Amino acid sequence: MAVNEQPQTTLILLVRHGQTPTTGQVLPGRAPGLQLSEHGRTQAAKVAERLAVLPVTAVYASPMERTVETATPTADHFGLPIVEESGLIEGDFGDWTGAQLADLMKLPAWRKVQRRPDKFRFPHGESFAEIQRRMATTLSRLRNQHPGGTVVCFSHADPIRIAVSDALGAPLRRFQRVSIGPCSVSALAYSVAKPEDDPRVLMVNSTLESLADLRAT
Ligand SMILES: O=C(O)[C@H](O)COP(=O)(O)O
Repeated sequence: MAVNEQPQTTLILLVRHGQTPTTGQVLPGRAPGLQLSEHGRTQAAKVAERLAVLPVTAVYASPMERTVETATPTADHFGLPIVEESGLIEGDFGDWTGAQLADLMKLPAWRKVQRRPDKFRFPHGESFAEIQRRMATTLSRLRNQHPGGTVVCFSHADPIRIAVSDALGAPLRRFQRVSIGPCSVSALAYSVAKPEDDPRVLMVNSTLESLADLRAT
């Protein structure tokens, strides 16, 4: 590619935050104050190393401690600011915020989460359909703001699962078939010339060592 020539795709990388002390035990939602565990901080440093091979042009993060903390080594590496983006925030889990997963799994409502997430709203909180709409709106706006760019978005498990399954064309009802682990990378490529086109899914939940080939896809 010649110097100054714009890439034909806008690359959006969705990175989940690193591990926290309660990963897999608690549904933290938007409760404030949750930071990364030591292992999570190591994961954040490693993901920055992985991303270093790409020409990253912007770094966005959900405005929560665990996502901003995860984004920091990447933003520092590229000398870019972390732009806090509320569209990438974790779901509002309402009354379930901060609950132990083991307790939630005993509730009859938990079965509804598994069977019909497309119809589920967290008590006094957000629905998965709302998460789907705001992720779609946010990614579409970022894609339009950064044509040809390589944009890294640090977000959360469910918003990324939903955005990826949406990009794959799967119905919301099936989004839980996508797994998104701590500090995993998923990548969507959008055509610059055809803004009406759906993204191509280049990578899902990746823990590969090198991302160098993404631009060649
Ligand atoms: O933010 C998320 O991805 C989920 O809320 C889970 O967070 P946790 O890994 O801290 O449990």
